[in-house]
Amino acid sequence: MSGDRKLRQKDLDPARVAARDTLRAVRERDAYANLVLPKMLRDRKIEGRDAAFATELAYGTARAQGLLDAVIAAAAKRPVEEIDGPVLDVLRLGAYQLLRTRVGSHAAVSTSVDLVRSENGMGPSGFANAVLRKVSQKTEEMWVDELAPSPAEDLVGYLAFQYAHPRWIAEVFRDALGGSAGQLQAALAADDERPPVHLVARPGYITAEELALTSGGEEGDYSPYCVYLPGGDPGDVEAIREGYAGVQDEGSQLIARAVTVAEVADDSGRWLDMCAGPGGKAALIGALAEIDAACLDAIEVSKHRAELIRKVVNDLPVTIHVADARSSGLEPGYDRILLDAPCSGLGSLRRRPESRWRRTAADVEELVVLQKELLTEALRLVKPGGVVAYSTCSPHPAETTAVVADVRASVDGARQLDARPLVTVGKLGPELLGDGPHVQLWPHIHGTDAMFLAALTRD
Ligand SMILES: C[S@@+](CC[C@H](N)C(=O)[O-])C[C@H]1O[C@@H](n2cnc3c(N)ncnc32)[C@H](O)[C@@H]1O
Repeated sequence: MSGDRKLRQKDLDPARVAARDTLRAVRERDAYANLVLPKMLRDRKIEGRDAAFATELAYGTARAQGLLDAVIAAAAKRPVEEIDGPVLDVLRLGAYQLLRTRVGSHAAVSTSVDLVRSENGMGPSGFANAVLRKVSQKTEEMWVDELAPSPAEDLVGYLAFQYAHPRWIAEVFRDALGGSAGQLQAALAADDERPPVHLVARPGYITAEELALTSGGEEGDYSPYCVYLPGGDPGDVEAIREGYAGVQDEGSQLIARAVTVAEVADDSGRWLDMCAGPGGKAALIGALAEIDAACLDAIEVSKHRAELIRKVVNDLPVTIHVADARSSGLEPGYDRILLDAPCSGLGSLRRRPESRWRRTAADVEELVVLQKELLTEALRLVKPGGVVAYSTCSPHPAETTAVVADVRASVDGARQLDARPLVTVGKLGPELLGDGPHVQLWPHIHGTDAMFLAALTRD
């Protein structure tokens, strides 16, 4: 390739280059977009509107990948597997801008062609130009009408295509939502949007009111510690830099709080977080433990993730144990236990842009075995009359209600409690909490991640 046919990197738009490089890291190294991009923006000193644009492009493209690939394949008249990876990254980025942003067609096509030309030369850039021009001839709705399964014959397939979800995940959501097509559509649509940023005000350090005032955010509707941040980089919020606040979905805050408000007779202050890394809930429970003069043991099997807990619990009364929680060696008799189990993460797909295209149904089967073993151990470690809060960041019935039913039936004296009163706070009333005894939160109903909570005890 002769140098004169290549555009120099410095002539390219830095935001689009960062988005392209993020998509490449995701494709080539199985990287996580939400870890790669923020660091890249810092390293390259991309700030303000450019940083926001790069984020929208990288995350939006990663989320919509299945839909974009179907459109690209139709426009290119070949399966995307036959397109060179680096060219495909840019085609996805270009198609995303054309179909899902207000970027003008000319700019979306020409900047993408430039990106391809800068690395791959004239031939591939001509191909990119032809494909993206074809993509630009129809709106997203027109492409969906042309390529999605017929809604009359396959409504779940149609909705999965339209809202860029793998079909198996749409089926899981349908089952978790009791089969309602309207609910499914709303759930997939909410999951297909840019997620809101929720901050947590650490109790005893700063109130939500103070955090809202100093961050320019708004107090949350449910969690007494939550602040909704309308925009900007949470890293710029002073309370976060000082460790008085953090970034945490409001649903996770409700779960952490639920463990601490459950009624437990003669609470001796021995609390346990069985799967604590990276420490979001441990930090909130730890702050509440400090107020209640309790102590929290936090178990985490991964050393690296245990280090992350250490960074957020600072001086709180939290003791970290690097161990497998199924055989930690800790003495039974805990008053309160949180088991925030390792799970498929299907409830926070909006926050992990590429994960919906990576997860498989087979992952869930393995996790369910582990979840049951962990919950059985939690019931061994809790004192009679104590509480075990079992939570997942997944609404998958196999990981939620089925795990609880199975373990409850197999452990002598285990009983399920009504979890709804534990999250009844702020504007979160019974009318939003279903029939119980468990609680299932949803982005389209509660604005939170799709967190599940069951409360159990042992006689
Ligand atoms: C859903 S995450 C917990 C998130 C955490 N509660 C928070 O709010 O930040 C599950 C954690 O369990 C850990 N884990 C997986 N298997 C485990 C085991 N057998 N024992 C202890 N921890 C385990 C994972 O490494 C992961 O950090």
